[in-house]
Amino acid sequence: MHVFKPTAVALKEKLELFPGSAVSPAVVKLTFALPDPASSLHSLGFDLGLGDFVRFRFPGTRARAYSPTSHPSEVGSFTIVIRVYPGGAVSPKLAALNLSDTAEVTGPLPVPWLTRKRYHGVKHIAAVAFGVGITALVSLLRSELLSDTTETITVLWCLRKKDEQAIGSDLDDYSADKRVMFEYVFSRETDGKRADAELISTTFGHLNAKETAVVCVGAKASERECYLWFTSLGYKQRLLKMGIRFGGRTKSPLWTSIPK
Ligand SMILES: Cc1cc2nc3c(=O)[nH]c(=O)nc-3n(C[C@H](O)[C@H](O)[C@H](O)COP(=O)(O)OP(=O)(O)OC[C@H]3O[C@@H](n4cnc5c(N)ncnc54)[C@H](O)[C@@H]3O)c2cc1C
Repeated sequence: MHVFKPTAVALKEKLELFPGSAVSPAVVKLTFALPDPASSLHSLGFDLGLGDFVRFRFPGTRARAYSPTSHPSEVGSFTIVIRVYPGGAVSPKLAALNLSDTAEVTGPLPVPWLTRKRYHGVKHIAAVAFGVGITALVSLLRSELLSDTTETITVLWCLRKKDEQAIGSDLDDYSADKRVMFEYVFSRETDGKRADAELISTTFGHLNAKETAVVCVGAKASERECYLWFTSLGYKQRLLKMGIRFGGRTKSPLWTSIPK
């Protein structure tokens, strides 16, 4: 893979994490070989702890963004987890790839001179993931757990049905880490609940808003609405903010944890 240049990468492994159901499309995990087997996303300049992502396209399609879930130091390959939207331009094509087939990828994005800035010094992280948006949290949580200022991370994962938890079956397991607490809400179960300001208040009410940074990941509209709920409850700090780079790019705890 060449930094910023469209590069063909070959599919190396494919695993179905969720077969799909009447209410939710399937989710697959795809691992691609990097053209230089000695390279890694880290060596290519991806700071996944700042939310850097890749963009895939096929001939005639638009490019779509995906958040790698593999560790950035993994040598020779990287992994994405995708929801396969029937009728979608890119996700069905990615899911239909056979081993050794190629797809065109670019990255790292956002470009480093339009970087995301990490909020420093907070003690607690309040995170909300909608559906497959959990992929964007994988590297962020990995990174924040390496920060010596992070005391707790509370995650609310919003799904339609309980069986969708299988999406997370191959992602990092935080069950042994006392700093991390996961809560779930299922909108299409019989007692179905949706995320709203009240649920946000209940789930994150134990945190001091002044010491907490917030991150919401999912479809744009859900993210926007969720940040508004947090703001109305007095949470002002976002974990990551877009900004223009002045001087050196501040690296994430995940980046600095990887030996040179
Ligand atoms: C920074 C970033 C990181 C992302 N990371 C991931 C990731 O790791 N894994 C992943 O699966 N996706 C991720 N996405 C979303 C991804 O970029 C595409 O939007 C998604 O794969 C749909 O693209 P498509 O071309 O298949 O469908 P499109 O052609 O864009 O859409 C076709 C139809 O699919 C349906 N659809 C599309 N998106 C959604 C949605 N979010 N919710 C409900 N229905 C929808 C709609 O009916 C839509 O009309 C990320 C997006 C961003 C911005």
